Amino acid sequence: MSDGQRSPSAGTGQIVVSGLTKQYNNVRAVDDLSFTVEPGRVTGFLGPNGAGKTTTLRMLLNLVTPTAGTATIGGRRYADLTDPLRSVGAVLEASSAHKGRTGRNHLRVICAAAGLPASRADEALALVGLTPAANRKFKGYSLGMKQRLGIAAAMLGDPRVLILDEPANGLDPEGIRWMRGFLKGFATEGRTVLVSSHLLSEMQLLADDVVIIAAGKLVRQGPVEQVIGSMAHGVRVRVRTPQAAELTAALREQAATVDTDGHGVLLVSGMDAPTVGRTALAAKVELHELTTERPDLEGVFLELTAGKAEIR
Ligand SMILES: Nc1ncnc2c1ncn2[C@@H]1O[C@H](COP(=O)(O)OP(=O)(O)OP(=O)(O)O)[C@@H](O)[C@H]1O
Repeated sequence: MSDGQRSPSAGTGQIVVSGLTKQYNNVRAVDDLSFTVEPGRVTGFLGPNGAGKTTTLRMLLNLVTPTAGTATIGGRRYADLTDPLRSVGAVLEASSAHKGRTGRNHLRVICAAAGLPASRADEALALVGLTPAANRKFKGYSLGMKQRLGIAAAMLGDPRVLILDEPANGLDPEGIRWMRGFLKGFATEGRTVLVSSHLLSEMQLLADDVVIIAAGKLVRQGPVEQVIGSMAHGVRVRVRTPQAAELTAALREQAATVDTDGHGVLLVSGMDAPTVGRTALAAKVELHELTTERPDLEGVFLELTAGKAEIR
């Protein structure tokens, strides 16, 4: 389907979540959550178990009714989209299908129900690399193939927006690599990808932007690099020396901040590694290690969500 034929009902494909809240009896699963997701980018939706990711995605897709707030796709609530299947593709859990049905027939049944041409089934199978397994029965599919079939089903309507809940769950490294390439390619076409995960290392490779939540609340949103860079300690230089006291004094004289891990390692902020090395040389201090440490998403995530990951 060309871009011109694609349903305009998802507008630009921008997702806006505003004041979204879901109260289940005594659990506030999602708590006054606001964030935006831009087209043309992969946005990782991150949070510890029970943070409220699935509930948020289900509200976005009109599967759960919010207690308060709104979630819109291209300016409209999902329920108000004129042609939701052609606008938004969703993969909420590993695809389930009639066990005795082939992958192709599974997709054809969905096409028929959604008023889409049956030819889309083969196109979608090709998109996810499942053409060779088109005539195999679903019960013989591996978990990775089931995930691909779920994505194929989401792609049937050639949507502008793709929403996936933990799509990498249970995938082997090859499957994860494939998924990464597929989602990045989708975003490169100017479409919107919102993908939830607790696999932080994977998100660092996949996402352009991240939305981090904990206990139902927004913790941080922004481009991955910016979120990592905004951490309190930022970049640090790690130094190991048998003359820790002399070096600490020399570095502090030059306004660097020096912490120690208590095991002969100094952690220096506010000064880059070459300057630390030069300062050590000038002070005739012997160095055994000099490394620049950049916090990664994993460290940022743990720091940002510390203490908020309790089971609710
Ligand atoms: N239907 C429900 N009834 C009652 N509580 C619910 C319901 N659905 C979710 N919750 C609770 O809301 C909170 C958020 O759950 P949710 O599944 O949205 O989190 P999540 O971030 O997707 O977690 P996970 O990664 O473990 O799936 C949890 O405490 C969960 O127990």
